[in-house]
Amino acid sequence: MVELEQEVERRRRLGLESAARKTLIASSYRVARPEVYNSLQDAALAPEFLAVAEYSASPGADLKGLLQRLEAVSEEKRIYRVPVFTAPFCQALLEELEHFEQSDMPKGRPNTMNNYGVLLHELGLDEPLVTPLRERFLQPLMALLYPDCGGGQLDSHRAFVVKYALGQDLELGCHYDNAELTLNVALGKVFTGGALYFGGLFQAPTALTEPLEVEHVVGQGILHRGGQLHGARPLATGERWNLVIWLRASAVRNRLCPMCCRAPDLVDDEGFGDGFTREGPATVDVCALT
Ligand SMILES: O=C(O)CCC(=O)C(=O)O
Ligand SMILES: [Fe+2]
Repeated sequence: MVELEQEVERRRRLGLESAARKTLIASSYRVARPEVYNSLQDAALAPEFLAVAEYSASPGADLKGLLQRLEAVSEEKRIYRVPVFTAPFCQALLEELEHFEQSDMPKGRPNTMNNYGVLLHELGLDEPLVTPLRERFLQPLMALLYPDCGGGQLDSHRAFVVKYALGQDLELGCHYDNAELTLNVALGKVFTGGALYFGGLFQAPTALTEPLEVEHVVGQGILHRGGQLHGARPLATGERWNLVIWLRASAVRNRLCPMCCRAPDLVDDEGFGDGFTREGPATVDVCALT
């Protein structure tokens, strides 16, 4: 129990430190590409993505119709590919992220597996970019694709950028996400290697089979269930930056924490926390067991 209390304390401290970084960045960081901070415009989005979202939100839309407009990377694993951002928007976002990386601002790292990425909420990019992307575009799409995984009940997210380069992080070990659903968009730059690989579902271990390899295409996103075991092969050359959005549905995770597969034991936290909610007045919580 002492370990659990220490972990709860560590998490509370991480939340406070992140909020402090966000406040400092909001007051002192000079942005390089202000257009990235404009409220999300359709012009930033790939025409295919706009079409898929529009179809998904239309009356009478169904999974069959949606699958005619998306690429199924694996029907069995329910992994899909769709262009998300235009090339100029990827370029502008990359320039902004690189400018931030080179600044002397404090940086919170996405998770224990990535040492060079950044958290988008600390940069102030949740409100103009990630939240509208989730609410207006991803929600209707995910509701059709993954209704059984909370796709229609997404109510928070954790968005970050992972960066791989020679001399920095090169690869990512096999893991599952602290998310019901995940969108992973390749932003650039030019690289070889670094493919994603996917195995079975962590909740339902199967006999070892060959993992499915998925190459990155700049501007395109891969959609998968958070519980689908995955990782990234070593980068061979160049630099790879991907935007990863862990999508969360409190209606699902309040019943069963996806990390520990138990009913969550909640403690208070800042912001979206880990995406849990309590019944009644909204507070934001993290699972003390993960
Ligand atoms: O390297 C990637 O693009 C995958 C990142 C990822 O799976 C994660 O951070 O959860
Ligand atoms: Fe992941």
